[in-house]
Amino acid sequence: MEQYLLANVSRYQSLVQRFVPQPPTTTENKDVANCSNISVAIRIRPILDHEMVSGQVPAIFPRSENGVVDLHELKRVVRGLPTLNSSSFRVGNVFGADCATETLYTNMLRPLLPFVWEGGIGTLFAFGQTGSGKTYTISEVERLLAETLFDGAWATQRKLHVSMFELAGNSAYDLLDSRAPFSILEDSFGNTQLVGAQELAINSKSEFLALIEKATSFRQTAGTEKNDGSSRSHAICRIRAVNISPEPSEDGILYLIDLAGSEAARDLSNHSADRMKETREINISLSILKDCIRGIASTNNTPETSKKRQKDQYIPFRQSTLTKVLKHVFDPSGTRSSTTAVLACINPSFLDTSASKNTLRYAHMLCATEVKYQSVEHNPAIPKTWSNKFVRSYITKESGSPVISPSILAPQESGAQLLAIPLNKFIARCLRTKGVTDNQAKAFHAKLWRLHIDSTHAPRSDQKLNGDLVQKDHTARESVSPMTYISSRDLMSKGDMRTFKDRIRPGMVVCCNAMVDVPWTSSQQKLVMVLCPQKVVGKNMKDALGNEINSGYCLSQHENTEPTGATHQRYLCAMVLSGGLADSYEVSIWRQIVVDLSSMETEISLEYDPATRYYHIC
Ligand SMILES: Nc1ncnc2c1ncn2[C@@H]1O[C@H](COP(=O)(O)OP(=O)(O)OP(=O)(O)O)[C@@H](O)[C@H]1O
Repeated sequence: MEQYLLANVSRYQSLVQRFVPQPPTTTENKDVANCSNISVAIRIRPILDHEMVSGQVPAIFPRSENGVVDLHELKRVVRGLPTLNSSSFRVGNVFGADCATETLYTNMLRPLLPFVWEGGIGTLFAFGQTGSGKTYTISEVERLLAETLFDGAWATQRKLHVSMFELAGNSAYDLLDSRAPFSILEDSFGNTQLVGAQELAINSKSEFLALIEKATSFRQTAGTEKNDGSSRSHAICRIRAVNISPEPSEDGILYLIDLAGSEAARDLSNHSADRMKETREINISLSILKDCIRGIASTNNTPETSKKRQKDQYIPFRQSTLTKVLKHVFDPSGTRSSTTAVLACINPSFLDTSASKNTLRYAHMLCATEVKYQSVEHNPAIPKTWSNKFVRSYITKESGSPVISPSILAPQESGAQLLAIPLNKFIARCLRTKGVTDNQAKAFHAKLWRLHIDSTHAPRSDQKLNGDLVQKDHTARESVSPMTYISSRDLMSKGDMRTFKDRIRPGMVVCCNAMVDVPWTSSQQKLVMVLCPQKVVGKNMKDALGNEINSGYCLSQHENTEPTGATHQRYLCAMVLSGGLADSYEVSIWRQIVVDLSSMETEISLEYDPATRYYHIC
């Protein structure tokens, strides 16, 4: 096709010259001006010298009316001369080939700073085909950001910490620590945490620039058909703006994300097996990102009349490490407000129109999208919603005798901030009140954390479960159809303070210790789902290892008695095995084993993901 296009370049150019722009259609004319927390722009890079030499010409043209671009493709016809196929797209902003990165920075990133400085999460991510200018743009933006932060007053208002890492497949590597691997996990507040990644304080522009340079030198690159120095991973720069003012507010977070470029199948012909695998992984994570974009866009575009469908809209952000990092953008049940600037990078060449059209489609889809986050309302049972005033009264009432001084332990902290204080610092603050012992301080810390963990398990009275209101009282809650439960923790009784061993029930998922000697597919965690007590299993039934489950079967004659020789409480369980995706599990209901209660260590909450049909630990 490339040869055909290059052979018909003069016809293509004359058709483009004759093109008469039509007013945008209704969908193209979607009101993008009112986008609130997601803004979308495209950047068309210039035609590069070597492209010009090979006869390539531009195929994407911004109109004078800001936000609209026309894309022209040459259409091969069976008989006669090729014709022109034109499409128009409207997005929030268009930065053309002659537009400097400074303009893009001023329009896209600069407006995120005040929001981040107030404790929000700001994100700029660049996506697009390989060689379309993502790395070029993001690295320029990082340099401009370094200037803004340290030449102005920004760095004096918050203390800045930076992490830089890359995601390759579902693995994360620290670019500030020689590509050391680390984990990306979700904490009890639902926030994404980089566990094991370096986070360095930055105090000057030169320090920040040196870290950017260091990270760039570790980044994985390779030559592709379209780009000699193509990034073969997603690179993320995360700046945490720590609150140093007495006003209680969360730390702000700014993400700058340079996604790896998608490569078309035809560009893979010269790759080795390893490179093919790497490209496949990049394409999988980008396709999950697109599913999330589609999910979030359709949530917004659902008519008012289909509110129920809107609530049930599934956004698969847990399916890849990339979308887990971007959880704050895609999780509608999230409580932290976030603002996202999406930059679609476009290669202007008429040889790349199909990839460019695809990029423009997703950019257009995200326009006028607004993610509505759940508001955080005060709830006495949920410590992370407490104001400093409530925290102080809680300390006064619940810290024991002598009362720990609230003005020493939490002079200005909200509930979420108090929970975030490390244990040793928490105890040191408590010990500054006369008469308080180490044990009292530890017990008070444990009490606060127990309340916090319980609050993340038991649904709030106002919390919605699959669109149905969870009733305040237990009886009403039980009336919710069992089919609406998708998480094993939904079945926990609210306020049940017994240990899990005292409330073993069918369907409960537990983690077992090493004493359970069964060949597991995942060596990390031995999970089982409880089915029933061993003693109720009938005669001649065998477990997964071929052993008889209940050799002392006697239920019909002596109901409620222990089988002969049984000295422990034992349960027949189904093995929970690791699934095909990262952090996913499946219940292998036919692979059954008997587990002694003493081998069970903790209860685990599993959440069912209807799209992948796997479970995830929640
Ligand atoms: N706005 C621009 N002005 C001038 N040159 C540009 C511009 N954008 C990109 N380029 C050049 O285009 C080439 C490809 O850019 P870049 O490496 O940023 O692409 P990419 O989208 O990050 O590719 P990949 O996904 O393969 O990493 C580079 O040589 C870069 O210098």
